Amino acid sequence: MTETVTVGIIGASGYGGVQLVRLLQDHPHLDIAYLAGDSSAGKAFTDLYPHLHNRVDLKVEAIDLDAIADRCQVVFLSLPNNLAYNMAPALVAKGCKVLDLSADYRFADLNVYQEWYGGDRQDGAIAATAVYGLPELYRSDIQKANLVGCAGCYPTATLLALAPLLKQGLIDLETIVIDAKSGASGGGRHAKTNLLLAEAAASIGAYGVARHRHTPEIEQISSNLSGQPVLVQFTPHLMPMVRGILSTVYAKLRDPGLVTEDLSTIYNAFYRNAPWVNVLPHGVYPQTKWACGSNLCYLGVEVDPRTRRVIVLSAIDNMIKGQSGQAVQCLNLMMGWDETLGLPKLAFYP
Ligand SMILES: NC(=O)C1=CN([C@@H]2O[C@H](COP(=O)(O)OP(=O)(O)OC[C@H]3O[C@@H](n4cnc5c(N)ncnc54)[C@H](OP(=O)(O)O)[C@@H]3O)[C@@H](O)[C@H]2O)C=CC1
Ligand SMILES: CC(=O)N[C@@H](CCC(=O)OP(=O)(O)O)C(=O)O
Repeated sequence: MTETVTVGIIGASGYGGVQLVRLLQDHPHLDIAYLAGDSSAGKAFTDLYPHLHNRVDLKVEAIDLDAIADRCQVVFLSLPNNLAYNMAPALVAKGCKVLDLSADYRFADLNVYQEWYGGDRQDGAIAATAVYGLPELYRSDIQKANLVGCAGCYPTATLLALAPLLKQGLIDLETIVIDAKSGASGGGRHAKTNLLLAEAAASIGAYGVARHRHTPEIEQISSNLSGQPVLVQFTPHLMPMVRGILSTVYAKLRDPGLVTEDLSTIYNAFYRNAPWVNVLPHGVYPQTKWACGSNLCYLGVEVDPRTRRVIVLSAIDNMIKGQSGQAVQCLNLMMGWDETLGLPKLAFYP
């Protein structure tokens, strides 16, 4: 019989936190032992999320790292960037397994992190032990890790689309263009003017053009997969919807003889042991709705014979495969469990 593992969530009051609470309630081996927050400390969780009335009887407590480490074997950090690196070292030192949902532990080179995120880091030694939390690409490293920097939402969708092309040297590396769209929940629960209904509804716009902070994250892992430095053109858009990311990736194929059927075979082989990646049949292109509420990533692949470009479409739920679901998938691997354990397999649909 597998023992129950005690879990804490720091940043429980946010969207990542409430998703984790939902997933952990359905997980057979995980038990929530500590919910921590900042301005929400002292409140009942149902005061923040009344739909959980009579379903979740937990209180948000202050962030007390000693108390959290005493009560929890595993800690999820679901905080804005630049906070986790002040907490993870103490938690790991006290024997907790830590999964960070922010960008703090996603970068192998902390100079790159500081260039894009700022901050003043004194945690180089512990940061060097962190593993990038994208299980389809780093499964065996995650299995051995005590600290995981879970992949970002746009990078998850985009890297799963790009990985087979990069690993097998199929594309001209300087031709990668990524056009991505996200729902408003990607911005978190705190108030932001651009996420007001009156601003975001019935409208589409790009943001962070040529400077979004997911660019260096995508480039770091792309370079790692291809073995050569990679620069990408990445443009995110805010869509008038709540959940979901669709990332459409374009690149020039090196071999002019490759057709869509060849790419389909390559993608199916690459992801044959990846239970959360669903490679669609030729001519079927994913929609965000298909992934919403589930931990799945849907991929559609096409070659345009006129331009010699491959086009890969990738759809995920930004808050499940792009955030909390991915973190639970990583934890399943760290604990030696099946990576599908306790995670939602089908979308809400419609
Ligand atoms: N939303 C998404 O789709 C995705 C988000 N992420 C990342 O996950 C992390 C959490 O995101 P999300 O849940 O959306 O964010 P939210 O804004 O919804 O929640 C933020 C949480 O952080 C806490 N917090 C804020 N400031 C502080 C502080 N100074 N000290 C301690 N705690 C603080 C808040 O606590 P309180 O309310 O008590 O003040 C709240 O619980 C972020 O790093 C985000 O980039 C990653 C992938 C996808
Ligand atoms: C719509 C919206 O604002 N999306 C967010 C998504 C980023 C996010 O969630 O952050 P990480 O994945 O890096 O943790 C943004 O573009 O900043």
